Amino acid sequence: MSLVHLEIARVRNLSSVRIVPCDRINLIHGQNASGKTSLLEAIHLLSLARSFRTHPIQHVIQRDHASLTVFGRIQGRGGQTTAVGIEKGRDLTRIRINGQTVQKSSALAAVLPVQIINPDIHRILEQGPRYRRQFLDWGVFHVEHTFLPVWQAYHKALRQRNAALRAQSPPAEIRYWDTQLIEHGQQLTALRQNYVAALTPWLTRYCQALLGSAPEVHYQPGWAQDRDFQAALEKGFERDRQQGFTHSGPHRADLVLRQEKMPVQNHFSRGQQKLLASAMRLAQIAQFRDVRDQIPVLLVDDLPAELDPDRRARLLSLLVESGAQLFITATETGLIDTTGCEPVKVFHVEHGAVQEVV
Ligand SMILES: Nc1ncnc2c1ncn2[C@@H]1O[C@H](COP(=O)(O)OP(=O)(O)OP(=O)(O)O)[C@@H](O)[C@H]1O
Repeated sequence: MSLVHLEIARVRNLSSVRIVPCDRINLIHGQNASGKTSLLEAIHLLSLARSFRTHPIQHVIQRDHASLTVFGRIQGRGGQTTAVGIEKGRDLTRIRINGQTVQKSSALAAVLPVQIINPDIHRILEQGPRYRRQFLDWGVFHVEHTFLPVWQAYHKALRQRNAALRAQSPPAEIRYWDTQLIEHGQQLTALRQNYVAALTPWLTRYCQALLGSAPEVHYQPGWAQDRDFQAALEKGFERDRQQGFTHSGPHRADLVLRQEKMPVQNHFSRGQQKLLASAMRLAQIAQFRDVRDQIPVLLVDDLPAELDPDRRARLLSLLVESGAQLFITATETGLIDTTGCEPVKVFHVEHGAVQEVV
């Protein structure tokens, strides 16, 4: 799928932008602080109703304004288009799809799946398991329609159990929530494990191409491997009661990547981490394409950062080969060689104004 029309209002320094991207490669260039990342941020908002940079939306809304808006037209397989729009303010999220107001932001993600590779991408590896769970859950959400209700039911049961633990409720009341936690937790675990199994061959292929070798991939379900979830909850019951929260479960799961028996984050350079994390994104896109017969939009912020010319070229050729509609930013177009990668559109950004270069 591709974004064939984009309008942005009041997103950081982008006061009013209207562009018609092409369905393959869109190069966005401009000096530092011109507004390139803000343009990608606006597309991300249209998909996930949140920024990839900062959590409080007030930082993203243009100073002295109360809300921002992003509107897009998405073309799917077969040429049909969907109009999506989002308005966000401090206490406001208004989403419209084909003229209808929708309540849930997950509806946006279903219409416009977006992936991002940016200079922070090494966080997937370097920082806590939360980032790797988010990575997995993006993929499972898009390829397995049962995922969202299961995820929501699990987290509801978890919230109730944690509230009962904090309130020092009687054990029988806490155990009441265990039944639901176990049922939905096992379903969530199975969905994620199946997803990791499907993703791993793609990840191996992209790691080989970008790094020359592939890490071992292992899904850690969020409790000790020598027992099942029920036994883990039972074993941790007293500790959970003492500390007022649930220590075991899919909310503590992790995706462990090891090379030569060591977690990759312990010995990979920044550039290697960027390549590995990019391989993870490319694997997700390939697996998505396999299952859905569609391709997400891929945002690549500051492609050249951390990469030498050879690795930059290798990554670019895999990004192009993925078939995704690409939005790639760089300070100079000369850093990105798109020879032979037609069609390409180039946009120049200056002080928040975006012009197509013809
Ligand atoms: N809420 C806001 N309102 C207005 N302007 C903002 C706001 N937040 C950030 N800015 C400004 O928006 C400009 C664009 O920032 P952006 O990060 O998009 O630039 P960029 O082109 O990606 O730069 P770089 O190449 O340095 O990464 C910056 O000058 C920044 O100070």
